[in-house]
Amino acid sequence: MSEAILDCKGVTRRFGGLVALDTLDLQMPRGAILGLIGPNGSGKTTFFNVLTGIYGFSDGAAAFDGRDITAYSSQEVYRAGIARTFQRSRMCLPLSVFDNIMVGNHKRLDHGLWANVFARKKLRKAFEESYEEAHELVKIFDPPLAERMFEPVAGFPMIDRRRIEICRALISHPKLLLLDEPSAGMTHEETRQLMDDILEVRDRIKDLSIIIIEHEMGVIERITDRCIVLNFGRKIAEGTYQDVANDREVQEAYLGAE
Ligand SMILES: Nc1ncnc2c1ncn2[C@@H]1O[C@H](COP(=O)(O)OP(=O)(O)OP(=O)(O)O)[C@@H](O)[C@H]1O
Repeated sequence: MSEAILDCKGVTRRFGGLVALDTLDLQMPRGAILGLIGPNGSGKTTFFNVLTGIYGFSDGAAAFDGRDITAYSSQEVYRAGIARTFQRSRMCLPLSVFDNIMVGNHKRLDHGLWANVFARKKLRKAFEESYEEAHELVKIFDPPLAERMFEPVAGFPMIDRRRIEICRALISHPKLLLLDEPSAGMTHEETRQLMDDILEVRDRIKDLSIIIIEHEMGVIERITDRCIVLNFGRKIAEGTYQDVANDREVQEAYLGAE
């Protein structure tokens, strides 16, 4: 791990009188897996939405890979190298695995009229390369799934849909991957398998940094290097899983201790 890939200072988001995210400082080393945890409504998804340009910053700033991204739109954030998944699965179910992954690849395909009408050979080559890449990505997760690239996503179980969503994010070659509760809607065993996959992805893709929002503490303990705990939009603890799990304020806020 080397210098910070992400450096957030005082990030705040208000919705009317509600402070959903309150002066959050967050520094993340390149190549790390950071867990973002906290009770329901503590501001975790709001942080992802602010960072990815869905909501503006009410206050504070974020630097990503040395660039100030505070005022970036979602498209600019994506182009800068941050990709995400969503808490609720967002797949186009009638479309194939490959088509769903290609939705995440638009910054690397030429959508211009010239390319589509006249430069067909070049376009075909770009598609073939994209197919190879998508196929290799899916193979990291599950080799049998990679042999079903042209089947509609509707026929696959939740774990495969999650895998496809993560591949859709990874196809754009992000430097930072944001995972919003990837275990949602899955069984314990599926969650364990998906976490194996995520660790495999981190080993294979050099310097990929990951922030994961997760309610399953077993997942956080197993895959994160560090954690940040939010409560009512404020950071109440930061450290390794063991550090934060032993923190009195965290136990009271999150784990329900007296
Ligand atoms: N667009 C919005 N308009 C108004 N309030 C919002 C909006 N988005 C989020 N909030 C509020 O901000 C607070 C933080 O919500 P957020 O979704 O970030 O929490 P969370 O920690 O991700 O929760 P969960 O674990 O349940 O997903 C909540 O009180 C929520 O109701």
